[in-house]
Amino acid sequence: MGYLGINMVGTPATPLCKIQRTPSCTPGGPKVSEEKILVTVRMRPLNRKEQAMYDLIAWDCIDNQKIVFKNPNHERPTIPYTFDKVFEPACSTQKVYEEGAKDVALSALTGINATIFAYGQTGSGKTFTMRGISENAIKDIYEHIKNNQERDFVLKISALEIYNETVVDLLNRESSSLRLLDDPEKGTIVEKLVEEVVQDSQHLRHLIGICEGIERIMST
Ligand SMILES: Nc1ncnc2c1ncn2[C@@H]1O[C@H](COP(=O)(O)OP(=O)(O)OP(=O)(O)O)[C@@H](O)[C@H]1O
Repeated sequence: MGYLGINMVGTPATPLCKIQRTPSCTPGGPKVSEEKILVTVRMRPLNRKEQAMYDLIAWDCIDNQKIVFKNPNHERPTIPYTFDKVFEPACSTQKVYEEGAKDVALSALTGINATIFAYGQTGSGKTFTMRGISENAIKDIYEHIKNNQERDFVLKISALEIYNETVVDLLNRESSSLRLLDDPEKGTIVEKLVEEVVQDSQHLRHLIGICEGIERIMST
């Protein structure tokens, strides 16, 4: 299992936006009517190797909110799991972004602290999806900045990887493992984490590339 995420810290100028959540949510049922968390599932298509082995997709997408485990043995009843949105294997990353991440990404520009993260087992598609989401978010954020020239925006980036309980600064891999500290005002912080001021969209892509390169080197 792993996580891949983007945190965006907005200036605290406007009230928090709340995302409406569907009345029935996995697994607790209709407990929450309004939430700030949107949970979506993206199903990955079978890759060539899986197709060659005649693997089958184990989950059925009943509608755009429910998935159910295909149970050929009928040993247990099939229980549908409900999410805010389910994206089928054929769904494009563009659609996943538009319907599952765009509002959250752009909310950072109106003063809201926003986080988008992917969670799933190895090979489930976290990197694939998050790359597409980052690229779309960069385009939209810079489009917004272009259309709002009367305002000043300062973008900063920091990136870290937690692997085997070691915190690594992906923008400064020479540094030793970083410490997590509790700050009375900011909450949990990562000591000495590098924060780069971003000049433009190309610079941002370049910095993300550095982080990804380091990530690849570390996992080989
Ligand atoms: N929606 C998709 N459509 C087509 N190919 C996909 C999709 N999602 C993932 N893949 C492909 O599946 C493979 C595994 O995806 P990816 O590397 O994103 O997984 P991961 O969850 O980040 O894995 P790990 O945790 O091991 O880093 C890659 O070759 C990727 O291109």
